[in-house]
Amino acid sequence: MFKETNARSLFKGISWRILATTTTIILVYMFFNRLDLAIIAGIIETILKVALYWGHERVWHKIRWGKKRIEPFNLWFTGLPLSGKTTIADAVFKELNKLQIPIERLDSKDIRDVVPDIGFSRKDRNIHMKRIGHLIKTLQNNSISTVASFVSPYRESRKTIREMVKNNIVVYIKANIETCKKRDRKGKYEKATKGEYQNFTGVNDIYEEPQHAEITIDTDKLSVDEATKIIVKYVKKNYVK
Ligand SMILES: Nc1ncnc2c1ncn2[C@@H]1O[C@H](COP(=O)(O)OS(=O)(=O)O)[C@@H](OP(=O)(O)O)[C@H]1O
Ligand SMILES: Nc1ncnc2c1ncn2[C@@H]1O[C@H](COP(=O)(O)OP(=O)(O)O)[C@@H](O)[C@H]1O
Repeated sequence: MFKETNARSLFKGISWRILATTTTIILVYMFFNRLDLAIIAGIIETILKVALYWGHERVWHKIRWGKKRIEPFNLWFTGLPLSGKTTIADAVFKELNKLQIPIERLDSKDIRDVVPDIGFSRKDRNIHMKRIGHLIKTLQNNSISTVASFVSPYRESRKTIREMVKNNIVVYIKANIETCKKRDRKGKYEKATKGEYQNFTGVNDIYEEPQHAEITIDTDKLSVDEATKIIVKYVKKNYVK
């Protein structure tokens, strides 16, 4: 969100006056064929109208009527590890940023870094979701939209998010588990299979598929670009008109 500063209003006034006053001087000269009259008219007009323009701007700045508060939304990406949540959410965020709306990106890897004392048990994940819900709610109170990507495997925690935040758009990033394993360059699935990770979603913990997702992206069929276009189109149609 931007605030029009006094200086900006003043400079806009001056640039407009140069344009408008030149027009006045030319017109007065054309009608009266007198350069002295044309210049005097131009000077008086400049002084008077710069002041009036500045005042007019500042008065309108204070009037709330006709100003619409930007309605924040939350894009909630859920899916198996390595399904493509981060990749697609990053691309969507990049596109939405171009719309000049206040927007923040929240990804599991960044959030877990700042709240490291949370594990992957059902109880811990549910606590984690509540904290994230609270964070999104706080951002929304300041008109800031969010692009959030978390495995969020349980229906109850996604329900918590939906109840806590406004305009929640669940984006289910769907991928076959074999596809996820193929995309897993860090070998997380392999480690989980060997028992190095407990409660790893898709291996030794469940993923409850969303039943009411606003958008479902099948990454076995759609490219990152195609997925991004679908999601951005949905947001533009429903929230950024
Ligand atoms: N049990 C276990 N042990 C170690 N690491 C694990 C475990 N479960 C998940 N992961 C990895 O952590 C990422 C999931 O974190 P999230 O915060 O998105 O999970 S949750 O939403 O709280 O359920 C997720 O990363 P992404 O690949 O970005 O999805 C997993 O790779
Ligand atoms: N259609 C697709 N959609 C999303 N990611 C894809 C797709 N095809 C291949 N990938 C790759 O799969 C990997 C997914 O990793 P990432 O986005 O970190 O997943 P997640 O955040 O769900 O763990 C990335 O390397 C990405 O380039």
